[in-house]
Amino acid sequence: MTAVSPLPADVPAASPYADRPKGRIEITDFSLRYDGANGPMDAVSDVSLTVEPGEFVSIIGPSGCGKSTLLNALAGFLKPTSGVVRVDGKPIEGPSADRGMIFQQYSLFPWKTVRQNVEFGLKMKGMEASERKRAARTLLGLAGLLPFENHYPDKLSGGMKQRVGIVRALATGPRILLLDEPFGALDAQTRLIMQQILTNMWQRLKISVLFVTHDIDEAIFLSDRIYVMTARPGTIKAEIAVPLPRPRQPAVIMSSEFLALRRGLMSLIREESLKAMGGEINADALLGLGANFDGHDLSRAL
Ligand SMILES: Nc1ncnc2c1ncn2[C@@H]1O[C@H](COP(=O)(O)OP(=O)(O)OP(=O)(O)O)[C@@H](O)[C@H]1O
Repeated sequence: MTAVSPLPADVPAASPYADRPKGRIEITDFSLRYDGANGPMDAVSDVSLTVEPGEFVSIIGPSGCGKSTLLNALAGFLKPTSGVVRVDGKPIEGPSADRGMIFQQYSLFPWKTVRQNVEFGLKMKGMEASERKRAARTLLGLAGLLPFENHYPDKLSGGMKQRVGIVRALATGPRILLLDEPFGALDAQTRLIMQQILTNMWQRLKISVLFVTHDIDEAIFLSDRIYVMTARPGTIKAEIAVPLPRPRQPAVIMSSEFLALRRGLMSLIREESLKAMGGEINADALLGLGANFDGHDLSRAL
C-alpha cells in the first residue's frame, strides 16, 4: 500500500508555473487510418473535441476505439490522415515540452533518484542546479513525495512511481498534461488517492488535462467534461458535463448526482463495448445466460 505524506505546509499554493499561459486543445474532423498487417484500417473517424484552458476532460470508450491514437496525435507522435489538431490555435507539428504525456507503464530512469528523475527535463532546458532543485522539491512536495526525493525507483511502490512520473512530466511547466490510463495498473485504494493527488496538482498548477480511462467512476470523479467514444472506428458518441462542485471528496461517489451520471455513462458505454466485441455477444444473449437453457430454468438449479 502506498504511503501518502500530507502536503508540507511550506509548499506555496502558487507554483512558479501558475501564471504561464494555459493550453487550449482543439481537435477538428480528425481521422486516422493505420496501415495494418491486413491492409488499411480506420482507427478514428471524424472526431472533433475541445479542452478549454485549465479544464479537466476525460475520454472514455471501449477497447480499441482509438483513445490512445488521439492522445498520441496530441503528443505529436502521430499525424492525422485528415483533420487538424491545434494547441492554442497552432497546428501540432511534433512533440513539445508544452505537452506532458503520462502512460500506464512507469518510465523512470532506474539509475537516477526520484529528484534526479524530476530534474532531468529541467537540466535539458539548461536550468541552473540550485534553481532546478528548488523547482523539483516544490512539485515533489505537492505530490507528497519530498521524503522520498533521494530514493531510487526500484524502492518505490507502483503508485509512488506513477506520482514521480506525473511530477516529472509537470516539472518542465507544460500547459497541457495528457494521461493514458495512468492508474490502470494500481489497486483500487491507491488509485483513489492518486486521483485526489492529480486533481490537487491540476487545481494548483492550472493546466489543461486530457485523460483517457476505461473507468467510469474515475472519469466522473476527475472531470469537468467527458467525451464518450463509439466502438472502432472511434467517433464521439456523447459529450457529458460533470457539474459536481469542487473540491470533490471521495464521498461524492455516493451522491445522487454522481450515481445518475454513472447510470447514463454505463448504458452508453455498454452499448459500445458490446459492439466492440464484434457481435460475438449481445445484450439479449447476456440476459439469457443462466436463466433458461433447453427448456430448463438454470437459475432455479443454482
Ligand atoms: N501502429 C498501429 N498499427 C496498426 N494498427 C494500430 C496501431 N496502433 C493501434 N492500432 C489499432 O487501432 C485501433 C485503435 O487503437 P488505440 O490503441 O488507439 O485504441 P484504444 O481505444 O486506446 O484501446 P485500449 O482501450 O484497448 O487501449 C485498434 O484496433 C488498434 O489495434
